[in-house]
Amino acid sequence: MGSPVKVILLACGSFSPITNMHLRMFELGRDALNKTGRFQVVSGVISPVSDGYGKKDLVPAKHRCEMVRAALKTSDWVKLDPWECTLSFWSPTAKVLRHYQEQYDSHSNCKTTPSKKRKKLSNRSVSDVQTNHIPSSDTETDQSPVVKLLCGADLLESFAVPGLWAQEDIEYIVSTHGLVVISRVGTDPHKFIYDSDVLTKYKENIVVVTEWISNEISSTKIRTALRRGESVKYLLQDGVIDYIKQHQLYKIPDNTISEPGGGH
Ligand SMILES: Nc1ncnc2c1ncn2[C@@H]1O[C@H](COP(=O)(O)OP(=O)(O)OP(=O)(O)O)[C@@H](O)[C@H]1O
Ligand SMILES: O=C(O)c1ccc[n+]([C@@H]2O[C@H](COP(=O)([O-])O)[C@@H](O)[C@H]2O)c1
Repeated sequence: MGSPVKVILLACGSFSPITNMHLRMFELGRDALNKTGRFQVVSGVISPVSDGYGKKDLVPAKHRCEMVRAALKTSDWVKLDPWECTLSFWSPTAKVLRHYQEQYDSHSNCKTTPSKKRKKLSNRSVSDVQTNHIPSSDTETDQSPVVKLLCGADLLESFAVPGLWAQEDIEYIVSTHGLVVISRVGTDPHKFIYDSDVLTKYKENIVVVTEWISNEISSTKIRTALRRGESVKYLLQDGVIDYIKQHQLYKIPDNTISEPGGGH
């Protein structure tokens, strides 16, 4: 077998706030890829979504980035990249992946043919890319890392939500980058892949990791607990809890609390 393909794991999401499960995703993803012997994870990147995504309870990017920074104090290989969330508009994940791939390709000193080939591919418009495969490990020696999307199985299953993802973006993501999917309670990623023609076509580029110590830490549940004044210790990093307290995030704004006699 040739040298393992270098991989950067990229997680996209709201991170409102970043939880311990987001951090654990990286550990699970790195272990699983490295154990295949085909890949070597060299770093992890968290890319919080732009405020332009407009999702409910998305606190401003400035706060989400600071919380990610606080959480990553305990990690020596995962980093925040604020590029996506400093944009004023939302960018589809395919474009985000392509942006990071171009960054790593251009920073790479190596000028091997496969790297040039991928650069050419990533210069095409997302919708032009139909059948690009990640080069096999035999040709990957000294190549710049491949950016793979690290996500929970709920994000994978959101591919089937009508009108949410462009079909050409799904094909681009899975064919050119690849996915590392962490199982999540209530999801069935293997069946989801089987049911999808495009995911089945590129299933070699999808690594499904089963989280046997299943838990349902979600940012939604954390926000609910915070709103109700309940403890979130051991679900978030202490530095993240301190930041939330200091900036009074995820509280019901005073003016939405009903006054006696009605009103809002
Ligand atoms: N408990 C979990 N198990 C597996 N994957 C998770 C878990 N929590 C979050 N993720 C994954 O982390 C990534 C970023 O997630 P995101 O910031 O949207 O968190 P979330 O908890 O799903 O958020 P929200 O509850 O606000 O929708 C997504 O790919 C999501 O699937
Ligand atoms: O690229 C797309 O078409 C697309 C459609 C829906 C969601 N996403 C991304 O998926 C992530 C989902 O985050 P969340 O918090 O809504 O679960 C976030 O980074 C979005 O930009 C991306």
